[in-house]
Amino acid sequence: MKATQPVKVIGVASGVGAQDRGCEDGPSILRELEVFRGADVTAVWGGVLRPKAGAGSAVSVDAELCTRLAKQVRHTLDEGRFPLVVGGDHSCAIGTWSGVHRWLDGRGPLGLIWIDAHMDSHTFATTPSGALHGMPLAALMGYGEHELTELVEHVPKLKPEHVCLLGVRSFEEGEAALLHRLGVRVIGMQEIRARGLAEVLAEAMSIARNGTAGFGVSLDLDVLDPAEEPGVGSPAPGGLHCHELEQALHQLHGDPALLAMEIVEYNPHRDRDHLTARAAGALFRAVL
Ligand SMILES: NC(=[NH2+])NCCC[C@H](N)C(=O)O
Repeated sequence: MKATQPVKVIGVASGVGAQDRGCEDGPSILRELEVFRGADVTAVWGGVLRPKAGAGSAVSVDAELCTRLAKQVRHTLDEGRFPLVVGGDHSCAIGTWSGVHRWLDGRGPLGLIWIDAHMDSHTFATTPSGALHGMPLAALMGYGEHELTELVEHVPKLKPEHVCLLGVRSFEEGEAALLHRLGVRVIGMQEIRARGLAEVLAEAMSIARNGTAGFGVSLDLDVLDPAEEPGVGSPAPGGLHCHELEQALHQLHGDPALLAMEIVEYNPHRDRDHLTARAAGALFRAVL
């Protein structure tokens, strides 16, 4: 985003893709607490999207919701504003990045840094839970249900060589095998501890920028340590400290190649003293 670019927040009040649906109440609490208000950025809330009841299977409900989200994201970029998508469960990523891809309109590939405790790279052939928030990254690369892989445009939205995962520590065999087969770079917690967060984030940025027309950041709050930030639906012990991630994310500050950001999986019902809500705000401000 450019230094003076106005930010528009798009809420996605949905837990249809999660096992614990409490994250559907995330956007309203984050909005109420005004966590995205900062000294030099004014994040204006646009709409808050909700799933339509009775639209069929979870896949169909999610696909319809993500289609609306993609339109809003594209429209926001058309207006010259920076989209901050606030979940809701992580399956909204299919909508966010399909919208950015559509906006790019063939100007070049899209890069993505996926900051998450999980890989979210299952399909129905490998998922242990059936939950759609365990599948968005696979769908964006063209694997999974075609309602999701063919959202907005009938092409994969991401090429594996432009994707980097950061913070991974909880995954299953099937999704790990897919990422391995595709050659996607996965940076787990062990490697982060060995090399330092600043260095691995710099690597992730170079993967996401190399040969692309721009890139995005998809931030799942469960990458943080749940002992410190408990407000997420799929906690995985051994995560990042908020302040270290905040510091590292300063590398992205004012980067004109950064096209959009999403912050997902805030579950207010599991939070303590708004710790996780405030972390979401701090991480947003670090980037913008
Ligand atoms: N976005 C998330 N919180 N994903 C958690 C996924 C957990 C597990 N791998 C599953 O597929 O069920």
